[in-house]
Amino acid sequence: MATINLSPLQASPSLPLLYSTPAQASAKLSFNSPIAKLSTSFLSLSFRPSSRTTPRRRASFAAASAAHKSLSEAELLPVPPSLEEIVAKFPSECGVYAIHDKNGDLQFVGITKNLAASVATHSKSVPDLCSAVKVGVVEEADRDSLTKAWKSWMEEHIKATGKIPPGNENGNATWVKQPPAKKKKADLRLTPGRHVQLTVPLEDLIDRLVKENRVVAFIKGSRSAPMCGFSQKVVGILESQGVDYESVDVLDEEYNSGLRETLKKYSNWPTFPQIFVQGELLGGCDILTSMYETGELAGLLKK
Ligand SMILES: N[C@@H](CCC(=O)N[C@@H](CS)C(=O)NCC(=O)O)C(=O)O
Ligand code: FES
Repeated sequence: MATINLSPLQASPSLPLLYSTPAQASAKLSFNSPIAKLSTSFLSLSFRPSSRTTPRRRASFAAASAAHKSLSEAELLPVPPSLEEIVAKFPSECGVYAIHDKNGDLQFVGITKNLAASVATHSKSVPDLCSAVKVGVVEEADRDSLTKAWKSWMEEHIKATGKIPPGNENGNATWVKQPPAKKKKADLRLTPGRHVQLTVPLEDLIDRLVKENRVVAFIKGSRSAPMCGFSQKVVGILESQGVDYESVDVLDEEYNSGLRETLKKYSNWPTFPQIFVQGELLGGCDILTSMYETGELAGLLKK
């Protein structure tokens, strides 16, 4: 099923003065869904009409600036080669824009706080796909009016061609920068490996580990790939709290050999996951879940 990348806002890291606020969240949409029902949650900017456009410049792009012109009525303007020319030619207002390639095929429909800056960004990052553009200034722009303008251009294009612009398809990262994947912290290991003979009892290593680290979750599997639903649930809860915690995989027989049974004796708790806070066992999945639901967990972890 085709999906639309609902990320019409374009960030411009190379043009920080012109445009500095990236908004990159995306959402999936069934191709057949009524476009009027699209989520608007991807818009995280507070929009203000720009005051940078002079009356003379306003006149020069008057043909392009009627925001509520339909996509087909808006004039297709060639994108000049230099940044200065782009900035002079296009309005630095909020609005909707539709980028076309050299064959006149629509590649991407976006909305922006600054049309000129977004055109400049695209022409720099994907010059081959960015030959001409239609722009529509949205006067007194706010998130609703911009979204409405974007939806109407998208809808018009989809109705006319039966296709989503390639750049708006979900997962297409050509036009909208995807946020970098957050790297998960590595799990802690209790020992250097099975080949090393331990000189201290495993209980002592556990004791030291839970006392030296404020929050420790003993789980089945790693934090990035828990091997059991209970462990997955506590990882999700801890992550949602934004707490800095350590995780230890009780199934890792190479680096945590014997931990699964020794920990049960140490904590006097027969199952996993086990969550320790400041050296004390808090409980397993059920306890953590109920503390999360009552808000008690957030209070405890904040301390
Ligand atoms: N009610 C438990 C559910 C966890 C549970 O039942 N864990 C089992 C299955 S993953 C377990 O650890 N069994 C002992 C073992 O596998 O060594 C909780 O709140 O944490
Ligand atoms: S491993 Fe089966 S329920 Fe946890």
